[in-house]
Amino acid sequence: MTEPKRYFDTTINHLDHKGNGQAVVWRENEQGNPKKLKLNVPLTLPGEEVHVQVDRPTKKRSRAHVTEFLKTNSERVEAPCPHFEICGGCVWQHWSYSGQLNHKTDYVKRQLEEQGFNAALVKNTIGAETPWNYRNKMEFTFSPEGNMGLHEQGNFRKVFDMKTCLIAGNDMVEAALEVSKWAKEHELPGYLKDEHEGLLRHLMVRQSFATGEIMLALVATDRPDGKLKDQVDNLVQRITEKYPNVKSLLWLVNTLWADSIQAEETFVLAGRDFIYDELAGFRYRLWWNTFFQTNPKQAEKLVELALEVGKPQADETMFDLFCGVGTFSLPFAKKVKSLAGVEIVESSIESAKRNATENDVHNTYFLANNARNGIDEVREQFGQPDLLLVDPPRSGAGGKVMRRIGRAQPKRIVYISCNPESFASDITELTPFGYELVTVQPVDLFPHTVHVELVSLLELKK
Ligand SMILES: C[S@@+](CC[C@H](N)C(=O)[O-])C[C@H]1O[C@@H](n2cnc3c(N)ncnc32)[C@H](O)[C@@H]1O
Repeated sequence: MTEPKRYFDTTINHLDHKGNGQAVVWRENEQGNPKKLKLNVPLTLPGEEVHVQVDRPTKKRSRAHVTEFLKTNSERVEAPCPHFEICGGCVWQHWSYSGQLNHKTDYVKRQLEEQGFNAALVKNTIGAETPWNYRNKMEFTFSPEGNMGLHEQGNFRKVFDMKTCLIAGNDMVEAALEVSKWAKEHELPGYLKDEHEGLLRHLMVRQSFATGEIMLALVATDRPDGKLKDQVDNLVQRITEKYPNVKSLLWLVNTLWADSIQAEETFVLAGRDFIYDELAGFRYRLWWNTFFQTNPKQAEKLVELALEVGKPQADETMFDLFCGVGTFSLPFAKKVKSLAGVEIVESSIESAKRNATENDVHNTYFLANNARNGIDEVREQFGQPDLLLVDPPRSGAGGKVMRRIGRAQPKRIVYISCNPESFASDITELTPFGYELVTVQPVDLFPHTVHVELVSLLELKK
C-alpha cells in the first residue's frame, strides 16, 4: 500500500473561531478518487500561501504545520513574546494590531448579517491605546514536573514553565514568578490530574492598576499548616518583604477532582481577603472569586459608551441584568431615578450592595437570582423599566431571558456582549416585540486573542 501524501501547497482562506488558519486540499483515496481534506493550520493569516505537513492525511479534517511560507500576509509581524507559538494564551501576536482590529470588526458584521441584521450598523472596533500588559487577572497552573505557567496551545494537559507574560500587568507577573520560584526551591509537587495526586494546583493573581494592590491566591490539595508550615512561612516572608503591594495572600484548599479554581477552605496567609480596585471613578472590593472586568482601561470605555448610547434620564427606572458587582449599575444609578440589578452569584450581589453604599449610591436594589426569574421579580416590584442593560456571559442570555425582556417592553435596551455570535442570536428574539437594532460598537478588550466585546443599543419602535 502506498503511503498517503502528507505535504501540500495551499492558501489560507479564512480563520476559524479559535483564530487558526483554514485551508482545503485534495488528496487521492485508496481507489484513486479525489477527496477533500480540510486543514487547520495554526499560526497563519488570511491569504497566506504555505507549504504544509499534514498530521493525519487520511481523515476529512486534519491539523497541519507550515514547513515553508510561500507568500506571507502584509500584516504579519514578529511576535514579541518568547512563549508565543507554545502558549495557549495569545494566538495573534504575529498579526499587526490594526490587522486584528479589522478582522474583529468583520467578524461582528458577519455574525449580524447571518441573522439578517444590517451590518452597516457596526462601527469600527475601538482598539486599546497600549495593547500590552492590559490584563489585571491571570490563572496559572502547576504541572506535575513543578512548572508554573499556562497551558500549551492545543494541549490542555501540558503546562509550560512561564518566564514572562506580555499581556498581564508587570507587577503581578513578577509576584507570581516569585511563587513559582518558591515552589521549585521547596520541591513542592504540582498536581497530577489523572491520579488526583500532588499539592499545588493553580495560582490566581489579580492586580488593580488603579490602587496598585495585588492578590495572590494559591490553590492546593492540602491545608497550609501542619507539615507544610515551614514552607508556607517562608512564602509569606518572601512575598511580604519583596512585594508590599500584595495586600492579599490567600491559600485555597481544593481536594476535589474538578480542577477549577474553587475552595472548600480559604486561609488568609497575609493581609486581607480582598483588594480594592477602581473603575470609571467608582471603588470596588474584589474577593478571589469576584467577577471583574479583566481589561479595566478598555472596560472604562465600555461604561462610557453604554452611558452614551443608553442616555439614562433622571426620571427613569432601570434594570441591569447579569450585573456582577455593579460595574455598570453604579455609573447608571447616578443618572436614573432607581436601578434594580440581578445577578446569580450571591457573593457578587453582596459586593454590589456594599459597593453601592461605599460609593454613596442609594437608589439601587440588588437581587441574587438567575436573570430569568429575577426579571419577573423586579418587574413585580418596580413595574415596567424605561431602560434595561444586559451583559450576559459568553453563552448569551438565551431565548427565555430575551423573551422576558421583550415582554417587559423597556424603551431602550443596552446589550453588552463578549460573544458576537450569541449576541446576534439573542437579539433576534427581540424583533417580534418591536425592537430595532440602532448601533453596534465593538471594543477590543483582549488584544492578540480572538475575543471581542461590543456595546449595542436596541430601541422600541413607536
Ligand atoms: C460578563 S459578566 C458581567 C458582569 C457585570 N456586568 C460586569 O461588567 O462586571 C456576566 C455575569 O453574569 C452572571 N451570570 C451568569 N449566569 C447568570 C444567570 N443565569 N443569571 C444571572 N446572572 C448570571 C455571572 O456571574 C457574571 O457576573
